[in-house]
Amino acid sequence: MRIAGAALNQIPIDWENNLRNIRTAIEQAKAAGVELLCLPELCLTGYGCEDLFLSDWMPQAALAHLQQVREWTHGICVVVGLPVRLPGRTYNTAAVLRDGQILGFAAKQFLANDGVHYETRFFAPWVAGETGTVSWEGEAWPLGDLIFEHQGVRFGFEICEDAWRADDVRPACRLMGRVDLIVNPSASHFAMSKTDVRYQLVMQASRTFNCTYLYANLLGNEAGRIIFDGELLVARNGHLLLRNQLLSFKEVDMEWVDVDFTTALAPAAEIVPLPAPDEYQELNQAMSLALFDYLSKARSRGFVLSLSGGADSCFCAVGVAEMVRLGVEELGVAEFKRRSGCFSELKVKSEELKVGSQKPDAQAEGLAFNSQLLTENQELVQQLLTCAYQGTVNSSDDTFNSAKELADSIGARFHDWSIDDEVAGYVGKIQGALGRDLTWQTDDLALQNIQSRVRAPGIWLLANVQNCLLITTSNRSEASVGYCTMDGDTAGSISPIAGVDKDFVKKWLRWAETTLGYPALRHVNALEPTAELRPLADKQTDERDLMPYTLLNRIERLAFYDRLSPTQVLARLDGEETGFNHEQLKVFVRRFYNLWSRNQWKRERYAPGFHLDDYNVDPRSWLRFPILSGGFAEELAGL
Ligand SMILES: Nc1ncnc2c1ncn2[C@@H]1O[C@H](COP(=O)(O)OP(=O)(O)OC[C@H]2O[C@@H]([n+]3cccc(C(=O)O)c3)[C@H](O)[C@@H]2O)[C@@H](O)[C@H]1O
Ligand SMILES: Nc1ncnc2c1ncn2[C@@H]1O[C@H](COP(=O)(O)OP(=O)(O)OP(=O)(O)O)[C@@H](O)[C@H]1O
Ligand SMILES: NC(=O)CC[C@H](N)C(=O)O
Repeated sequence: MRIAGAALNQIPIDWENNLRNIRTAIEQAKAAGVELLCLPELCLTGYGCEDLFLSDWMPQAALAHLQQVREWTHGICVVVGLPVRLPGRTYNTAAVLRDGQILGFAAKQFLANDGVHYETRFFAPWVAGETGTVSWEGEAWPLGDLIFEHQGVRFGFEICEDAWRADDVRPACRLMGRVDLIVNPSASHFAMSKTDVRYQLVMQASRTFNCTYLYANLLGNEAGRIIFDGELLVARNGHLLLRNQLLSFKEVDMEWVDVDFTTALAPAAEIVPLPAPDEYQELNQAMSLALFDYLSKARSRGFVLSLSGGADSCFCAVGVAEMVRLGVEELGVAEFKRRSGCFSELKVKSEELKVGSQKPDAQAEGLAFNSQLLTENQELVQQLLTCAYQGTVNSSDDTFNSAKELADSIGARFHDWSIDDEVAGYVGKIQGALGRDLTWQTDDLALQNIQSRVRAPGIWLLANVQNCLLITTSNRSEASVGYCTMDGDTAGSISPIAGVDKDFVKKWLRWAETTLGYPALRHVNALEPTAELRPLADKQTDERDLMPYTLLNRIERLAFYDRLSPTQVLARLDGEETGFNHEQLKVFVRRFYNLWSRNQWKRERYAPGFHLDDYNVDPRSWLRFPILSGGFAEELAGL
């Protein structure tokens, strides 16, 4: 039998988009002679519909829209994910359709409720072994723990999380011997290296449960934060039959394979491992796709970025350039432009299309010019990314050069202005109101923050004028300790690297300079991270203000990924090669927890960020913590 999976790039309650992709997948499958096609979990509505799953109308609308799919299924068996609501309870189901008929709805038994998933809020788990009925306009179909048959092949279901449970409880253990094929429609979030876990899961399941296993994941940045990699896997008795290219820019990725269910296949002696995932590469692809989808789904015109020439903002600039490179590589220029939705009416004046050649020390405001010819990709970046360096007396030539050279090299529009007048204006007003001078000795943090805040209105204005998303550059390490100015450098509508730690950011930039070929990154790769908010003579660096980033990351992981207490964290660090003694570590642990607790309110106010690593500190996706708390006072005193 020719079986297939299709990864679909869906949008919550965008019926038109979702049905179009479903139809395209079915048509492609039929054209390829596919007999059974699996589409991803909840692909009809989108996985990220949140509390809409609790309404009566939305699951009802899903069932109504499913009726349209029926007519496309003549000559093929298709699995479509959608919510089904019985009085007061919503179930996460996979409908099986064939020849214009609905054969039934398999229901998810184990709900995903960790990390970025909150399914128990929306869905009720289905009880193994039970069945019910779905009724609609005079028709009725079976629902629940069901086995289906197509052309003599018997198949049952695991819906995503069902497969992530122990072998002796998951649905597969009861399907063993009763089915030839297990179908798994999934909505499994991307995280670096996770494909390896998923691959093992599918391969092992096919061997342990003596079956063929067909797995199809969602694709793209569906609803803002979570990214799906569109993984398709088919395995039989521990042998890999199909695995696709992940993180595609396509709206539909349908892949098929032939399985001879009539002949037995001996179980694989061992599961052949995948090559180790390249996390730098994975992150690059995931962020590119996430930015592209966010841009088009938010119906925006491009991005605006306050480019300091430091690590975080340079990462974001390269991220947009890579979005263009990878998108064009896969889709071609015309399709990239069409899908982005950014190129229809906007005609940028030819004058504006030139990029700058200002001298490094020039402080004049406005757009600069450069006579260099741009490549096709640079021209696209030019329309999609506008950067501005907003210097003060505390800014260095090093960061200016870094920002300018990077912006020019990728083709971004680059502006440069000083914010000293605005800072002086605010400081003067407050000095007048208070009747005293503000000084670095008495008002250090306030004088730092005003600079950061004064950068926000101008860059927001530029974003508004151009109908663009304002990128904010916060990273996870900064978010953990609140090392940022609220309404200053946190201002923005999208926060691409908020889920990535600063150490990784620095390593990724070194990789990008050489492997991706961004020589302009040599400047930033030679710089120590600095906020440049204090007078230059002070030689401010992040790590002097805080602690070494590697240590900060380690404490953060132990405290909130491994969920250890402050005492346990300190004990762990004592046993590791940190280069610090017990008393020094105690100071850093205390500092971390103090800053962590004090700054929860800031984490609540970050712009939406992407989930890219195995955890993040965003209270709206991975990690919840009280805004007001005892701040570990007793635990830290006891260290
Ligand atoms: N629970 C709570 N709920 C709501 N608000 C709360 C609060 N606790 C304190 N606050 C308020 O928070 C305010 C202080 O927060 P905020 O004004 O953001 O500033 P704050 O956290 O005091 O200082 C910002 C820190 O970030 C660093 N920074 C800033 C900008 C850029 C960079 C860089 O790396 O480039 C680094 C800077 O060096 C400094 O250490 C106070 O007004 C306080 O009243
Ligand atoms: N001179 C500047 N011009 C434009 N934007 C700036 C400037 N200084 C700071 N910013 C903005 O504030 C953000 C926060 O600064 P931060 O120092 O945390 O990041 P970075 O400068 O990109 O990297 P690093 O911390 O490694 O120097 C920057 O990413 C940038 O968006
Ligand atoms: N949608 C789901 O059930 C996803 C949960 C599963 N643990 C995963 O991360 O892939």
